Amino acid sequence: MALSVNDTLEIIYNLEKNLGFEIIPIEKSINRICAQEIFSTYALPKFNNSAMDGYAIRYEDYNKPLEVVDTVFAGDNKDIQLDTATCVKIMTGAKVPYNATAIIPKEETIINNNKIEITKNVNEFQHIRFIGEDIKLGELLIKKGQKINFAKITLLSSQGISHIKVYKKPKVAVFASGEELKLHYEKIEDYQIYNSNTPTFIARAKELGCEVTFMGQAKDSIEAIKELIQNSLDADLIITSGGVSVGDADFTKEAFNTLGFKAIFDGIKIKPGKPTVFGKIEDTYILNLPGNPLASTLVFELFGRLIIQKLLGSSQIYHNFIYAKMAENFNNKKGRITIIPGFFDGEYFTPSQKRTPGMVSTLATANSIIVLDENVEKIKKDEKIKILPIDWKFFTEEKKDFLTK
Ligand SMILES: Nc1nc2c(c(=O)[nH]1)N[C@H]1C(S)=C(S)[C@@H](COP(=O)(O)OP(=O)(O)OC[C@H]3O[C@@H](n4cnc5c(N)ncnc54)[C@H](O)[C@@H]3O)O[C@H]1N2
Ligand code: MOO
Repeated sequence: MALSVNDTLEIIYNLEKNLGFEIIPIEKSINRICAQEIFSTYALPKFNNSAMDGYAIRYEDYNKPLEVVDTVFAGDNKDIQLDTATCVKIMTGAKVPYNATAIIPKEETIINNNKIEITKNVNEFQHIRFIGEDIKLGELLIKKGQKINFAKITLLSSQGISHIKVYKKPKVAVFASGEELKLHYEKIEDYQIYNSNTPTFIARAKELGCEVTFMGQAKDSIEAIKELIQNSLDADLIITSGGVSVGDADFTKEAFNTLGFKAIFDGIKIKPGKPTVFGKIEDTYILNLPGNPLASTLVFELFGRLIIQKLLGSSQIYHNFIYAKMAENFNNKKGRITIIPGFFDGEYFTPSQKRTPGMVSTLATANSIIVLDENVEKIKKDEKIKILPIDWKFFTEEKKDFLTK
C-alpha cells in the first residue's frame, strides 16, 4: 500500500540511526555537521579597545586642551590611568585606558605642542568597542546539528578552537540494475541506453555531503543484484534505481527480500515516483527509486535529501520554502500530490515544459520544485506559490540591480 506524503515525511523525520563522530581540525570541517555544543571560552572583544586611530580621553575633558602622555598600539599590554586634561594616542584595536570614556579620531583633532584640541562634537563612549559586546563569555556559539560554514569557522577561530567533533559523513553506496543499461564510458548498441541515474545520485549524494561509493551495475538477475547488495551493506544508505515496478525483469525487490529486507514504506502517493521503496537490511537503509530518470530525481529531491539530512546528523530536517509567483496559468490533474520542476528567477516560477517521468533533460534547466496539493487543478498567473530550491547558490546569468531602494 502506498503511503501518504505526510506519513512518508513523518517516517523520515523520525528515522533512527547511531551516528559516529570524529574529531577534526576546523580547517577540514567545512560543510560537516557539528556533533557538540560549542560555547565561547573568551568574551569578544576580550578587553575594551579602540575602534579608531586617534586619542583616548576622559569624556568630561573634551573641551580642554589635552596633553598626550603616552601611545598605545594594538598588542601592547599597558595599564594606563588618565589624569585630568591628559589623553593617550591610541591605535585601532589597542587596549583603552581604564578610565577613558571616548576615542577621538585623529582627523577630528588639531595637535599643538603635544596637546590636542578636539574639533568635532563628542559623545560619551564613542568609538570604544566594549568587552563582550560581540560574544559573551560562555555564550552558545554552535549548536549540535548545525553545519559548519565559513562564518562558523570565524567563530571557532576567534575562540582559538583548533579541533571540533563532527558527525562522520554518511556512507552511501549507489548502484543500478537493468539489462538495457551501460555506463557512460562503455560502448553501447542501438537497443541499449546509458545509465544516467547512478552518476546522478553519486553526484547529488556527494554534493549533499556524503561519502559515496559506486558499487557497479548488475544484470537483471536476482543473483547479480544480490551480490551488489551484499557488497554494499557496510554503507549507511544504499541508493538504487529501477526494477521496482511490476515488469517481468524487475528483480530488485526480490533480491532485497531474500537478504532480509524490511520495508519501511513501499510506494508513496505522489506523482511522479509512486513506486519508491524504502527499507532496511540490518543497519543499512535502502532507498530504491523508480527507474524513470525524472521521477527518481524529483522523488529524491523531496524525500531522499531529507533522509540524507538525518544521516548527516543535521538538525535541519524539514523543507523550507520561498514564496514566489506563478509565471503563467497552469493546469494540473488532481488526485495525487504532484512535484513540478521549474525555474525560479527570483520572483516568478516557470514550470519546466518537458517534464514526463522518463525525461533526463528537465532538471538541467530547473532550479526548484513546487509541490502541489492533491486538490490543486489550476494555478493562475501571478498566484502566490511556495518554491523549494534545489540549486541554491543564488547567482544568475542575467545582470540585475540587486540594491534595495
Ligand atoms: N504496468 C505498470 N507499469 C509501470 C508502472 C505501473 O504502475 N504499472 N509504473 C510506472 C512508473 S510510475 C515507473 S516510475 C516505472 C518504474 O519502473 P522501475 O522502477 O521498475 O524501472 P525500470 O522498469 O527498470 O525502468 C523504467 C525506465 O527507466 C529507465 N531507467 C532505469 N534505470 C535507469 C538508469 N539507471 N538510468 C537511466 N534510465 C534508467 C529504463 O530504461 C526505463 O525506461 O515503471 C512504470 N511502469
Ligand atoms: O514514478 Mo513514475 O515515473 O511516477 O511515472
